Amino acid sequence: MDGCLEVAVGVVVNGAGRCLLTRRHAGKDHAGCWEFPGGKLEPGETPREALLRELTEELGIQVESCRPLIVIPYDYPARSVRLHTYCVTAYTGTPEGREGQPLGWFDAAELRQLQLPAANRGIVNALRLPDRYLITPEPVEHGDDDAFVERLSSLLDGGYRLVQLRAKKLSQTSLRRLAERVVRLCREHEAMCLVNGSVDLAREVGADGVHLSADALRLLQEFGRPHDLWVAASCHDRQEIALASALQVDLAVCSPVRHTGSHPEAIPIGWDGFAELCAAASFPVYALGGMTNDDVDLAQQCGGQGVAAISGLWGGRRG
Ligand SMILES: Nc1nc2c([nH]c(=O)n2[C@H]2C[C@H](O)[C@@H](COP(=O)(O)OP(=O)(O)OP(=O)(O)O)O2)c(=O)[nH]1
Ligand SMILES: [Mg+2]
Repeated sequence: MDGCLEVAVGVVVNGAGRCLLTRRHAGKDHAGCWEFPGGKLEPGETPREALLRELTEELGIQVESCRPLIVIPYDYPARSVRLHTYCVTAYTGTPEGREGQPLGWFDAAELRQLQLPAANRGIVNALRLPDRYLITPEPVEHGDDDAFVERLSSLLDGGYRLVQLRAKKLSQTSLRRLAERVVRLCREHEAMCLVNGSVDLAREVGADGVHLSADALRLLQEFGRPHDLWVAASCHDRQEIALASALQVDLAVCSPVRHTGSHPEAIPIGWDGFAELCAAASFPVYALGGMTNDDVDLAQQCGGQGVAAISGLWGGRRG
């Protein structure tokens, strides 16, 4: 390990879907912030062992099962930390503030409003985002928008909850008309909708956010990210992950993990390359490039949030 403070934290959720947070005492770093219960790894401990010990010490509960959610590396001015975050899926006991710390239970919308340490933004986003990111194929100018929207509608019925409208060749008028329909449809299905390329278009059609290419991300450096939208980015290497981290993007896709027909010239990074990029990212990352529903588990084992795809999901079956 590299001089980072290794920390294990747990997301404990109650029957009503609310997350347990505790408040940091005055005198500690991030005093007054709400945090996920947990703490520093002791020498020789694995993150999972530290999680079990910390949650017993701090809350008086015994974790029976948990699954890795995300690992967040984060450089605070005073120190670098790496938060090994787990979702606690079963425990015994009733959580109480064993160290006198206040407890609170918060739903997903409240979590985004709370004062949390900056590194926690990636955890909150990972909790909010699904494991598949559906990217639309390029629509055809003067093509059959009804068929496009119908296909999207049946995929949303099948459970997709994150969609990117990726239309790079349509005229402005056609794009705007289609984007309005796609946003409406996503809203009806309580799915999040991002539009590729344009912050202005995202705002005009009421999309949840924007998906930016690595080049578009570089242009944001001067002004920073928009704060009224979700921001997703396409990354291909460590430099682009570092830029996305500095701009505090909400999520990214990393590609190409496998060889893909849409970018036949690109050299695949493979699962090892994908895992390396996930380890460097302070936000959820999706694997892109030759992905299908069957790759979700592998992407998550590499530290990713799941998979993103055009043809593998748009044309494929739901696994
Ligand atoms: N527990 C926890 N720590 C977090 C979160 N977010 C975040 O940036 N951190 C940082 C703050 C601290 O620098 C570090 C945790 O260290 P800590 O000193 O609180 O750990 P600990 O529970 O072992 O502390 P203590 O026994 O010394 O009181 O991780 C979070 O959600 N939960
Ligand atoms: Mg602690």
